[in-house]
Order: sequence, then C-alpha cells, then structure tokens
Amino acid sequence: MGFSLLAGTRAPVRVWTDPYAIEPQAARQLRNIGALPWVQGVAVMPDVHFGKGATVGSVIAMRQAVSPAAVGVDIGCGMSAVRTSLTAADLPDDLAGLRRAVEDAIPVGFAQRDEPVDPRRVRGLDQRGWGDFWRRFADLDRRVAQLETRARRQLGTLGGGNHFIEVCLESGGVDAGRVWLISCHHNYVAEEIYEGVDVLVTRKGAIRAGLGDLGIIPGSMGTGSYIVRGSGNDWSYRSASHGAGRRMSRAQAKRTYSTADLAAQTSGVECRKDAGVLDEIPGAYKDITEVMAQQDDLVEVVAHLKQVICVKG
Ligand SMILES: Nc1nc2c(ncn2[C@@H]2O[C@H](COP(=O)(O)O)[C@@H](O)[C@H]2O)c(=O)[nH]1
Ligand SMILES: [Mn+2]
Repeated sequence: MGFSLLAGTRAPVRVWTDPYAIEPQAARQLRNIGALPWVQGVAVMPDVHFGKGATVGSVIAMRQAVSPAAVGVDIGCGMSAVRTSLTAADLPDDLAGLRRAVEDAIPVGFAQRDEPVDPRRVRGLDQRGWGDFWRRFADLDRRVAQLETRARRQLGTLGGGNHFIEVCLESGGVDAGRVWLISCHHNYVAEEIYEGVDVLVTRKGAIRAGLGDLGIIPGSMGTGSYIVRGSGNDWSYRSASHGAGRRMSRAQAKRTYSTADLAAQTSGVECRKDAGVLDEIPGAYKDITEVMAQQDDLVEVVAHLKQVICVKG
C-alpha cells in the first residue's frame, strides 16, 4: 500500500493507514512526538491506536536520545511461535480437555506458581546465566529486589488481559512445510543505522521486519494470526505492525457487545466465552486482513494461522 505523511509535523511521520482514520487522541500523540527536536522520524503502523503515555503501533527513531515513556510499562512484551510436526488429525476430539490441560499447567491472570520454575526441567532451555540473572536481581533498587519471590513465581505464567496461548492450524503461505521457531519482541529499543545516521529505534507495538526477518502478527481470539517475513523497508525503519490493533477501548467493547456476540465471533474456537473476556472480543480489534493489506510493502506472508484453542488470562 505504501505510506502517506501526517500533515504539520517537523520530523516526518509516515503512516501506513488512512491518516484520517487515526483516532484524534493518537494523532495528537504522534504530532507531539514528531515535534521533538531529537526525533529523526516516526513510522506509524496500520494497527496504530492511542496508548496511555505512548502510541501503540509507533516506531520512533531518535538521535542520541531514548525515551522510556515511549516504550511504556509493557517493555519486553512479545510473542513466540513454534511450528510442530503435528497435524489436525493428531488433535483429540475433545479440545476442551486440551484447553484445561494448558490452563492447569500454566497459571493465568494474577495466578502465580506454587513453586518457581526449575530451569533444569525445561527441555532445551539454556541454563547459562540463570544463577547470575538472579544474583543481579538482588542488586536492583530495593523496591524491586524485594519482589524477587513474586518474580520467581510469576515466571512461566501467562498474565492477564490480552495475553494468550493458542493452538493453531496453518494454511497457505510461501513456506508451507518448513520448520520455524520464532521469538518476536514488539516493545523495545534498538540501536540501528538509517541513511548513515545512528539512531535509537523504539518499537512500541511494532515488530522488526528487516529483510528476511521472521515475525508474528496476531489478529484476535477469533480471527487467527500471520507468520511473516520482513521486506527490509527503510521508510518504516524496517518494521511492521504487531497485531491488528484495538478498534475500541476495553470499556467501549463491554458496552458494545454481549457474551452472545462473543460466542458468535469465536465460533469454532475452544476458548472462554464469558463476560470476563468480553473486552477481548474480535470486534474490539481492527480487521487483520485489512491491516495486512495496508503493510504489503513491509512484510510477506509466510503462513496464515487459525486458532482452534485460545487460552486467555
Ligand atoms: N491470535 C490472537 N491475537 C490476539 C489475541 N488477543 C489480542 N491479539 C492481538 O495481539 C495484538 C497485540 O496486543 P498488545 O496488547 O500486545 O498490543 C493485538 O493488537 C491483537 O491484534 C488473541 O487472543 N489471539
Ligand atoms: Mn504486547
């Protein structure tokens, strides 16, 4: 699709969606960022929406400056995906049992582990650095260090809100049959170089999409997800969207939809369909198909995934 420029900013703010479709609050945030003298440029992904403190779906390149607030409190948030050798025929008839097994194994929401994860029991986990990590944890500010027990018990839990674990079936894509294991951050800062200039790139709800990079772009608990390969587009600071992005706030979603709507919009998916996850209803998110079309110059689709099980916190 390509980009257009947001009008009235000092640094270029390139937008991969209809600029007039951006909610006013988010457009204001983007204009404020584009006015900062140390900002080299901003790329706005098609999943853009207002976020407390920082715009979700924004990629900000800064010269000799970094802004923790631009990354936000969900620093380090991201997704992992692994392609297994299993097929649909290997799934049990009763997907409810499989969902329960996942929920029993992994605490969700505010739940913690009774015993911290033992790294020796996690197959394939590189244990180097584990002990050192926790020794250094004790050196952190006292207010953080005193949370060590809680931190240990929260490791290996799902958390709440939009966090999810899914079992998906794959269809189409250019790489059908290949094995992949992907870990994909979407809230972080990285040192990169564009047009010979060293910049610090903040991806706030955006993924790296350098040439050949594999990434994950999820849709919602009813619409599935995409595995993508980056096109290395410098105009977007080699980035792409981190999802479909919210179309409405959680409060508005609860006002707009009923649990009957949730059941209809997640039909065929083994998942929670109660009022507790109504704010996660697919209709509260943008249309992922449209979002993918808007960024066809940023990524190519490797695989289209459709969930059959979705565990939510
Ligand atoms: N496949 C699924 N995608 C989901 C689900 N819930 C949310 N989402 C998508 O994830 C992104 C990223 O969310 P963020 O909170 O990290 O900004 C979001 O924009 C949705 O498109 C889900 O249950 N399954
Ligand atoms: Mn996130």
